[in-house]
Amino acid sequence: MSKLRVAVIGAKGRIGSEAARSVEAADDLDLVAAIDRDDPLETLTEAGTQVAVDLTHPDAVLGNLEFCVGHGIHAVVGTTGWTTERLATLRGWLEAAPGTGALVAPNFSIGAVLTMQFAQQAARWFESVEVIELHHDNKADAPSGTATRTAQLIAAARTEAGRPAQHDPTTHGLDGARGADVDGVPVHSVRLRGLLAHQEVLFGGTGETLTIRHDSLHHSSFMPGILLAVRTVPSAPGLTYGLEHFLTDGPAAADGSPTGPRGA
Ligand SMILES: NC(=O)C1=CN([C@@H]2O[C@H](COP(=O)(O)OP(=O)(O)OC[C@H]3O[C@@H](n4cnc5c(N)ncnc54)[C@H](OP(=O)(O)O)[C@@H]3O)[C@@H](O)[C@H]2O)C=CC1
Ligand SMILES: O=C(O)C1=N[C@H](C(=O)O)C[C@H](O)C1
Repeated sequence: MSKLRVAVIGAKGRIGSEAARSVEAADDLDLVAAIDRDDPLETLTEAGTQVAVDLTHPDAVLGNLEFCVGHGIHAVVGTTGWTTERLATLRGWLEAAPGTGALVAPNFSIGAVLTMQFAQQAARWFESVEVIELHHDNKADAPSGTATRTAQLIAAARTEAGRPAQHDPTTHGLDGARGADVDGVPVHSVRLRGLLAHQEVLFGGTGETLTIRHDSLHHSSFMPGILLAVRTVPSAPGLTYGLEHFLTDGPAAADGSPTGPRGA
């Protein structure tokens, strides 16, 4: 079988460089382009790219995707900064390019995906919930894409369960002390040298609390998810939001890596 022709955009970055190495090391994938800020996007078409992985910056990602989708290149997107409006724009481009797929994943690590699912499951049962995300000191966006998505999922689950808005007794406080409000869920962002990517979801009920914590200790935590997405997106036309949609209940890989429809 011919190898899937893959490009990485943002290939000099923290995660992009690791992704380029992982694609290069995969037997069934061919790294045909590894571009960064000053390289023309035409490099992708000239290289015959079938799937592009975008790991750049919230300011750059939409322009990159307009080019990719416009040229029928499937996209795997880890870059953050997504809003409802931005997702709608991307969906519109994909509708005009039938057969082309894009996966936007707030987080590619299996632990983070499970954290979101567990949080969504717990949300209906607890009166209070707050999210704390902690990242390295070079992160451009706050709250993180993962924390934003986690809070949105929690809020939707609370609404579905008929839970009222959370009680907040604060009448005196400094701006920001209670975090950012994401659909009614307070989200607190810590930026600290030495950290990579971490998140705690704290639930509180009568006489008890529940904490769900996930830690990405190395960029390698994102690689199995990125490779799974690269292998799956050509058979998933349109917009997919969240890696969970590419996971299956098939046999687990020996190292616990997520598996998908192609046994990736
Ligand atoms: N979904 C997930 O699981 C994960 C997502 N991320 C996200 O990925 C993104 C990148 O993170 P990180 O690697 O830490 O960031 P970095 O700043 O280390 O890397 C981004 C790279 O993209 C380059 N770049 C910026 N603009 C463009 C452009 N227009 N075209 C091509 N390259 C460009 C940057 O160049 P320059 O330095 O010159 O600006 C840099 O080399 C962030 O949004 C982050 O949140 C990160 C980890 C996991
Ligand atoms: O910038 C990062 O590092 C990360 N960004 C993503 C996010 O904003 O959620 C995923 C992960 O947290 C690492």
